[in-house]
Amino acid sequence: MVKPVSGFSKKTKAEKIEWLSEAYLDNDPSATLVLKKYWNSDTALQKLHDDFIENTLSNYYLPFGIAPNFLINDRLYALPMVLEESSVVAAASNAAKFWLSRGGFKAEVIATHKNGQVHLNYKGAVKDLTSFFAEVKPKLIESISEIQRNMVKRGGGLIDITLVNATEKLEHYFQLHCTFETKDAMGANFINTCLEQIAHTFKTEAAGHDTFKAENTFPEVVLSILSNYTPECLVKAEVSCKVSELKQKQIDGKTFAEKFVRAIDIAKAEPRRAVTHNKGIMNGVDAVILATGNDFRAVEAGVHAYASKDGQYTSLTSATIEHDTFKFSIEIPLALGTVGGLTSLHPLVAFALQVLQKPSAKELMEICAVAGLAQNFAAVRSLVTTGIQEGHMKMHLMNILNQLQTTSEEKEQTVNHFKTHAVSHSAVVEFVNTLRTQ
Ligand SMILES: CC(C)(COP(=O)([O-])OP(=O)([O-])OC[C@H]1O[C@@H](n2cnc3c(N)ncnc32)[C@H](O)[C@@H]1OP(=O)([O-])[O-])[C@@H](O)C(=O)NCCC(=O)NCCSC(=O)C[C@@](C)(O)CC(=O)[O-]
Ligand SMILES: NC(=O)C1=CN([C@@H]2O[C@H](COP(=O)(O)OP(=O)(O)OC[C@H]3O[C@@H](n4cnc5c(N)ncnc54)[C@H](O)[C@@H]3O)[C@@H](O)[C@H]2O)C=CC1
Repeated sequence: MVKPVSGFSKKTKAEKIEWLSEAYLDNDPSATLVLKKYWNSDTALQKLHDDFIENTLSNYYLPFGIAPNFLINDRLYALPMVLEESSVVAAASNAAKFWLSRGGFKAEVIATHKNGQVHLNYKGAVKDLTSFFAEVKPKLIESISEIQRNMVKRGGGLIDITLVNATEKLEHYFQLHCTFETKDAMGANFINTCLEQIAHTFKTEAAGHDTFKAENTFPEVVLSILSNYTPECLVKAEVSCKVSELKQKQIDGKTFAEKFVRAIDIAKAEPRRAVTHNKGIMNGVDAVILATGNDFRAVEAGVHAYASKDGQYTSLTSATIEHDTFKFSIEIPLALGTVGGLTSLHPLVAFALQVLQKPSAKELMEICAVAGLAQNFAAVRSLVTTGIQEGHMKMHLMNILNQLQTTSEEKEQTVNHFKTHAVSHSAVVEFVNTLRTQ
């Protein structure tokens, strides 16, 4: 039976691997060899990666791909995409190519405010807390002046603090709701540092306040943290064209447009469909988020909360046909950074940002929203015409062939065969087996 380990974090990388091998891998040398295969021969680069997280043993590769031909606000981009799923980059590229000849994508940042809260517990009279807050607010703002000096110089910083009475949600629960502008930074660390200082000043001032002392009831700081729900940090992207321009191989433009709009309306109405529909959108968004070193957990949490903002989880995209014009759009909250975090540390992130022509955070918001819209267009287009499996399995074929450890000759013969046959896992296995018994 494996015993708990103490002081694991203090061990060297080699000692950690040795412990792991003994505890969980039966000292199998081939198991640990795979970790070593993924070490980078450039020791400085390896050290950089080791330091990104804690207890690092190796690197975990994901493919870095490019989807070209994205015309966004009349500028042509090639989108860097990092993810593990086949057919996503092909789908993005396909949608980009389709819209390139139809005016491209229009994207616009609606707002860029982020927020965070100091969460309070207070059992006294509401009017006492309200008047204390009005009195102490200038001191709260003053107390972060040093922290936010440079951010203010850039045109950002704290925008406002309001006291929120949240006792209808939870007994004795109040918040200091703080709004920030963080310019090209995602802002999590900046906001958290500000919030913790605001909380500290609030607590100190409250402890010395006569009203609270007289009642012996003080507001208590429970915790201070930014919110990853950022509905005031919002971006919109859109494509449009004449319905007749949507003509597909076996289906005319009008029929396609109507079926497409119906598919989006179904995702609007039915949460079970909406979740998969939005997963398809996030195929594109997350891939660019990862390539540019942004925090995909933060983005995912915020986007899905936004999809539920009206009380039911729904589609993040909308489609309409008005006067013979098809319009397809997305609106999502995206708190992104093009400075800070990993953005200048990870060489491939720096490379991705260079490919994107060193965008501002606002431009990156527009690019990511477009990646989501394009991905959704490609997926829904397949869903309402050929079905998803035809294109997806065509791209997944190489994964199956690699699983079967096929030779390059077997690969070539199989790819040729499946140009005219439907790909499924069992059909590929059967075909490869036939080749091998010939
Ligand atoms: C897969 C395609 C693109 C094939 O589409 P196709 O029409 O057979 O492609 P094609 O061979 O005619 O090529 C046309 C263009 O597609 C792109 N393309 C085509 N092949 C490649 C490739 N190998 N590598 C890179 N790009 C490729 C590329 O832009 C190419 O232009 P070119 O480069 O030749 O000038 C199409 O069927 C498609 O878009 N399918 C949708 C796939 C998809 O959405 N995958 C996501 C995974 S499924 C999922 O997770 C989400 C989902 C579907 O459940 C969401 C939902 O339910 O809403
Ligand atoms: N709940 C969450 O989402 C949390 C996320 N994080 C992590 O925090 C990191 C992001 O925090 P940040 O504060 O953005 O990063 P950061 O701590 O690296 O700070 C970025 C700094 O860059 C400087 N800067 C230089 N040029 C700037 C410009 N043009 N605009 C704005 N700032 C500029 C500012 O001093 C800014 O504070 C991510 O790695 C994220 O994963 C951390 C805690 C919680």
